[in-house]
Amino acid sequence: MNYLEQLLHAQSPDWPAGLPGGLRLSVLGEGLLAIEPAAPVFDLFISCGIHGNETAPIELAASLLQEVLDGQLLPRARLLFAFGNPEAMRRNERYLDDDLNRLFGKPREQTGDGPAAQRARELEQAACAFFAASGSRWKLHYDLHTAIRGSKIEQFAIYPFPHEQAFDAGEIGRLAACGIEAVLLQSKASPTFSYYTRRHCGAHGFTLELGKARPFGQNQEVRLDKLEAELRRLIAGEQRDYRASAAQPTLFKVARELVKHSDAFVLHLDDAVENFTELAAGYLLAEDGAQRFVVEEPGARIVFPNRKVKNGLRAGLLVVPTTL
Ligand SMILES: O=C(O)CCC(=O)N[C@@H](CCC(=O)O)C(=O)O
Ligand SMILES: [Zn+2]
Repeated sequence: MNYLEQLLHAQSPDWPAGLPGGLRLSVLGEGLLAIEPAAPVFDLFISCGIHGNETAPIELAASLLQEVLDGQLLPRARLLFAFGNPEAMRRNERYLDDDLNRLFGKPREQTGDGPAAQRARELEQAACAFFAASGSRWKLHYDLHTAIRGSKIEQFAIYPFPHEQAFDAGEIGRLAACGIEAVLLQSKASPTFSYYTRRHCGAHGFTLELGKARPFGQNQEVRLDKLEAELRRLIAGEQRDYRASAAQPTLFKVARELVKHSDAFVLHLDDAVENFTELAAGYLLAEDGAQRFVVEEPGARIVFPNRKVKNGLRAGLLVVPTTL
């Protein structure tokens, strides 16, 4: 059985007796492992399965990891792999007790101490320890996801709010090289893993949305060839400069977040409406008791509309075209 099969069967993995070229393997927890060459050129963190039913990127990350473990892919970058929520992966569920990607960077008083909160803390600590040991080297984190709905733009990324720093054109160009067609520039802090590693670990953290979520083995329509090629280059220690690259994604900025405040929340969108559908100014998008959420921004598009989130959480993003 390969590593992913063992993880999905909750079996202790059979680790290779030794890795080639002086590589060091450290198992930091379930679904959490670091692979370190003796003289790394930079530090790369690939996470997936933060939502257990988002399987295409889990399959990709697992196959790259397997090649490293089998000695077929020799890393020159220091690597951390995280399979975020193994139990949710086993059950093909987005999450179990709580949405992991709403718990990062939050105090215990807000998250409680359930399994998801504990896992978020374990992932935070692993990421911070990994990046703390990388000193001044370049640090990259791709948190790989797929979306609940279909999308007018199939592959896109979320660039977490960088606070006092500028959005990095080279990293946006790298995302284009990965096949990412659009980048959403966040305008405020988020409780997500990519925001966390950016804010607290000094990494270039991004969330990548790679297509529609489907069960394991049913991802033939998810095209990951460009992402895979760039990840292979990165694992091998090649840091390309994409600042002047001709291929650039379309940029959007997050104009407003739609938040579900109560059980009275009503979303006025059919389940078939795809991400990036344009909504006319004046459109009544949602009602929450006496509160009305009306689209005001010209050219606004809706991303991640979800009536089923818990109260207090994001039920959609309203994005508008922008430039750097
Ligand atoms: O399709 C959806 O509604 C959600 C897909 C997903 O899991 N997206 C991430 C985005 C994280 C971010 O904003 O950086 C999420 O909602 O956690
Ligand atoms: Zn997700």
